Amino acid sequence: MDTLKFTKMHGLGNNYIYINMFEETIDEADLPKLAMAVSNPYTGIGSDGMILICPSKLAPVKMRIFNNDGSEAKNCGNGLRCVAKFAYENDLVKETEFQIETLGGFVTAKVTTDNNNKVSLVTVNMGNPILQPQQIPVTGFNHLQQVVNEEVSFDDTPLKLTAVSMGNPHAVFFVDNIEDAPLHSLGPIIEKDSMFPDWVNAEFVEVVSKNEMHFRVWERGSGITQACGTGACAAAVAAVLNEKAERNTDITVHLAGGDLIINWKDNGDVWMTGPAEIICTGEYHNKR
Ligand SMILES: N[C@@H](CCC[C@H](N)C(=O)O)C(=O)O
Repeated sequence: MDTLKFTKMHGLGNNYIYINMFEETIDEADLPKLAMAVSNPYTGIGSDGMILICPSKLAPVKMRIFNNDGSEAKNCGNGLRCVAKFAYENDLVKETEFQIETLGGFVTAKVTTDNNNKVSLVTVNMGNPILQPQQIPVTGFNHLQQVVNEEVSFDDTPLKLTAVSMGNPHAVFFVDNIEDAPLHSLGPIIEKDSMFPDWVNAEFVEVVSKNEMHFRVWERGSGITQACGTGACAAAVAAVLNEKAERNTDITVHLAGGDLIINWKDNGDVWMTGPAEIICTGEYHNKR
């Protein structure tokens, strides 16, 4: 048995076990099993997954994200804000604006600090959304440039799909009332539908006005979570594509765990602003 130092952090309730890979060593082959083990609420620490804060050759820090089923994703919005806070407060970076490498590319994070030099808010330039169906990926729409408000059906329930990738795939559905969204019943069915070869994060969105929306998510590999940063970005992009919101405008997204501000700029970049919090630190006793 060996021990691993960890920090449990959350962004609006979307919580992960963070491991500082500047100090720890874990065999690559053990990572999926370890993510499942630490995430287990009964025999582990309990979380939506595991995030590694790694050295990078091209940026001060690199993020790797594993869902609680052990699958690895290319991006995580709430994770990026927590990684930025961790990196700044643990002197992995000196500046308040720096790059983070992800499997989906590089993003820029800007931290806002309080009087004690602790990070209170993080803004991340999440880059351009990917809208081509083959690149998301979503099948059955190769004749289209974008999948916007397309009729689909899951378990005989008709829905209108807008598909967006923020490095990871999202299926966005607009509903009249967020309380009635079929999150529990259709979330797991949409996630693994054959239309999505890499599976998908499923999001239901109620638009309140051009700059406010309610949002609920069934995450690929983790199920229902309190928040999904990349999902909130995808929802804002989907709202603009459906003419329910506008570019270059702050959109407040109300997630189950709190609010994010998303802005899809005219130059194509999507900006996300929100909090990042430390829950606890400790040592995990790793049984191989
Ligand atoms: N919670 C995240 C996204 C985590 C990865 C996702 N479940 C996937 O598999 O794509 C976020 O805040 O973006």
